[in-house]
Amino acid sequence: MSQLKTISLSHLDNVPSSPGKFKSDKPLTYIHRLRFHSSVSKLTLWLALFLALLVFFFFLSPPSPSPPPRRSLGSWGGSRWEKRIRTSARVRSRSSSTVLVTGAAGFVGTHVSLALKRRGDGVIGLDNFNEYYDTKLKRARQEMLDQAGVFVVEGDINDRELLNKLFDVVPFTHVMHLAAQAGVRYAMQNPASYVHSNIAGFVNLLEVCKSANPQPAIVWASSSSVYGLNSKVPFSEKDRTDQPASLYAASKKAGEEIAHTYNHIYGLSITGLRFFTVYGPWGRPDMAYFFFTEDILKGKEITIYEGSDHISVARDFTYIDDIVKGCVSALDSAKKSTGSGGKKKGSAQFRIFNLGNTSPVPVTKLVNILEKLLKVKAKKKFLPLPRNGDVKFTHANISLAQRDLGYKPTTDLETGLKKFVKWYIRYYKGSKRSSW
Ligand SMILES: O=C(O)[C@H]1O[C@H](OP(=O)(O)OP(=O)(O)OC[C@H]2O[C@@H](n3ccc(=O)[nH]c3=O)[C@H](O)[C@@H]2O)[C@H](O)[C@@H](O)[C@@H]1O
Repeated sequence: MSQLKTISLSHLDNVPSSPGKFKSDKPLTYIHRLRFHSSVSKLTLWLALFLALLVFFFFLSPPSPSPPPRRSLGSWGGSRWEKRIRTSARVRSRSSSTVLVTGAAGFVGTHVSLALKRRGDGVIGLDNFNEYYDTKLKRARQEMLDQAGVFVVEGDINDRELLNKLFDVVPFTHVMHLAAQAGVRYAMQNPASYVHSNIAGFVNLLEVCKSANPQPAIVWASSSSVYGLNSKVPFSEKDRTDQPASLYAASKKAGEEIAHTYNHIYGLSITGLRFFTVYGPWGRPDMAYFFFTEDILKGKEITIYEGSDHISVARDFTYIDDIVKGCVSALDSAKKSTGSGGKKKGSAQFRIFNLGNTSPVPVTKLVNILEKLLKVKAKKKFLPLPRNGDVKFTHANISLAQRDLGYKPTTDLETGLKKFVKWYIRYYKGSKRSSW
């Protein structure tokens, strides 16, 4: 490099920066030779600079925070792969549904896939196995699904070709869309991952669904976080949802608006479910009840957020089995989409439901229950609720879901956490697994 620079600079020393304005008394041939050498040297210099920049960007620049961390995706296609898809999509009876479950290796996705398979539906899972949290846990869920006869395809909802292929192989009657970048607080660390999965990915999926023949009915996971700074309780579907407190909430709210557009233009039947802090066995290690359990057992300090006047934040914690029942009823009561060939043929169903537990519990109470179940005293630190996207409380009004879905949660927090802790101890005991 330095040699290159010396050579070129020695030539450039005699060359003006703007040749057109230069008047010289030197012979013409000398000038031509000089110009030739000069352009070769300049070219070499630019080439060297370009290479240096390439090296810098590929090897020295810090890793970009987006899109979401993920492993390279498994290959798909081929006759064996298609055969696995067809086997997994096989239904027990004519009245059964054929469902594509996105985010199938996720917490809610796994439970819903199992429930559908158990009752005889054809189920194909799709998951990108990204590294937002422990992929070993996702793989363990995948293994459980595999044993139950559910094939989980490894791929991203942004992959149009893959989605088209899946719809070519299987005429899905329903899509249970649960793939998402979850987590309220992580949105400040990696905002792009929310746009990638919750907005771009959702649009891509809807594009494929709208063109599919037949068009499937779609049920998808929105979130209680769309209520944002709304202070009217309990939260009803009619309440305002235009004050999101986090990018996560904003991305779910955007999803609801996008869903409406596809329903309106293409006749897709779409049902959005606003989940309220879902917890239970095989849960998500990024959620408070999960990492509190781990930290309490390890003797690590936990942080409990407080609102003004030291009032603990509260959540309408909802047990996974209740949520699964709500998802399945939403699927069963979904009317068919009306479009075909990408064209709307008539108005289609559009619904949004709260799926909560209707009894908010302060986080301090959640910790007390965990202490009792784990028989370990937690090391607690109290902090004012940081401006990280969290809201002070959530509380669901579920009368609409009760009326239209027959939804009726039956598990209180203590009972649900007991089941979670039992699972947690069995899953992590004796192994060197860590949830993060
Ligand atoms: O229902 C929802 O809409 C959302 O529920 C959860 O979000 P969140 O309710 O914030 O659940 P956690 O992250 O488990 O937090 C539960 C409570 O613990 C509190 N917390 C969290 C972390 C911590 O260190 N300390 C603490 O007190 C939070 O402020 C919150 O009140 C999920 O993470 C979201 O994906 C989901 O959409």
